Amino acid sequence: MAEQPKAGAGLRGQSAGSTALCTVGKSGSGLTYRGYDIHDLAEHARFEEVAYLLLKGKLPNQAELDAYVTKLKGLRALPDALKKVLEQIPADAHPMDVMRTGASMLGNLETEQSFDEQQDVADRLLAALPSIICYWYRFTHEGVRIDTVTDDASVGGHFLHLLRDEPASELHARVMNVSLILYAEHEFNASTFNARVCASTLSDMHSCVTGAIGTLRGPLHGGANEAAMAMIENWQSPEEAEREIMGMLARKDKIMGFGHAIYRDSDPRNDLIKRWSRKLAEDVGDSVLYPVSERVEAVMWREKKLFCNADFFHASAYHFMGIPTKLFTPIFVCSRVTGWCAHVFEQRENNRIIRPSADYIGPEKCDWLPIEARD
Ligand SMILES: CC(=O)SCCNC(=O)CCNC(=O)[C@H](O)C(C)(C)COP(=O)(O)OP(=O)(O)OC[C@H]1O[C@@H](n2cnc3c(N)ncnc32)[C@H](O)[C@@H]1OP(=O)(O)O
Ligand SMILES: O=C([O-])CC(=O)C(=O)O
Repeated sequence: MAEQPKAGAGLRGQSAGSTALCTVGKSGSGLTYRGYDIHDLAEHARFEEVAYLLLKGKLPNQAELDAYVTKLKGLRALPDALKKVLEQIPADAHPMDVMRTGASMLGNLETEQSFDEQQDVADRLLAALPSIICYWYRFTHEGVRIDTVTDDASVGGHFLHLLRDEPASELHARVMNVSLILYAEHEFNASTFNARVCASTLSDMHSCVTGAIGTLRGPLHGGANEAAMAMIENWQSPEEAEREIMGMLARKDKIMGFGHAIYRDSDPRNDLIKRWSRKLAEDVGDSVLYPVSERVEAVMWREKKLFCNADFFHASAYHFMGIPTKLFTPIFVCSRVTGWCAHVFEQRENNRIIRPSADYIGPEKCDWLPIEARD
């Protein structure tokens, strides 16, 4: 079979629609959400403000933010039927599969009846997804049925509170806030594009989000933070890390957490999360994982001019906060659901079914063979 030409493969470099939500790599290596620079958002914003910006179209004023936080807090409880389903999922299931099932089951119980409900459906998903993953995790790993309603003002604080059964420290809540902001939106990445394709058929929000979760799960996309952790935790020193990375490069292995489909020189989210990873390393007195991560970064740049994407230093940052590796990508979901839903709104606003063409590379016309005549 003829080989696909690489240049256009994966729709790379082709515009597949328009968006007012995000620019990726447009000004230097920049990233903006509705015109706001990611550095400003990570420094000054609360994640809930960013969620409001993406979903409602503007930054909230104080009264709007307060009302939004109160609304989200009121949407954290899970229906009994959903809890029952979560309790059936085995402890060794992948938590991204739990997220996928959770979003889908919520769609059965609280079906979006009309697009007029889309804002409420998005807010409900944003509030409920941390509850879904933590309810399943604590039930299957610790045998407890947790109350998923907390008084934490932030989504990140709420997640950590449910996971550990105690309120998060100020440092951890701050890092979660930054992390959720960094992961919230990224233009036509694979999972968002999946959500938009689904939306373009005029399907419901839960279907769009469920498909997006499945797409984010893969190690070439959101799953890279877990894969990066699985790699770096094997190494006890920067020297060992360098030796191993050199071997992996020689074998042409993919190094998870490096490279990007759009950015060419750097991912602007990396410096931001790396700074917090360093702070957390100091906080826990780490002298292995952070230096190992930095050495991997240096070697990858020296050898291949490949840079860390958003996922690489998220691995050590989450690890230093004591978050189990298999919950890394579900946290990404708890954030990216804002971007996904905002893209679904945008797609619905100006819709045409997404249906590209394909270059046929199969056989020419074949003559029909009766079954007895086939090899
Ligand atoms: C939040 C996110 O989703 S960020 C992305 C998370 N994913 C990862 O970290 C997985 C590792 N990275 C990758 O697989 C890729 O860099 C992707 C999927 C992110 C982007 O893929 P592409 O757009 O196809 O990459 P690109 O065209 O820049 O690749 C150029 C070359 O660099 C190589 N390359 C790219 N990334 C890596 C990597 N992480 N390790 C080793 N080699 C790499 C490619 O194999 C390719 O080599 P080739 O031309 O010999 O085939
Ligand atoms: O944009 C992409 O291709 C992947 C990415 O970084 C993201 O979704 O955050």
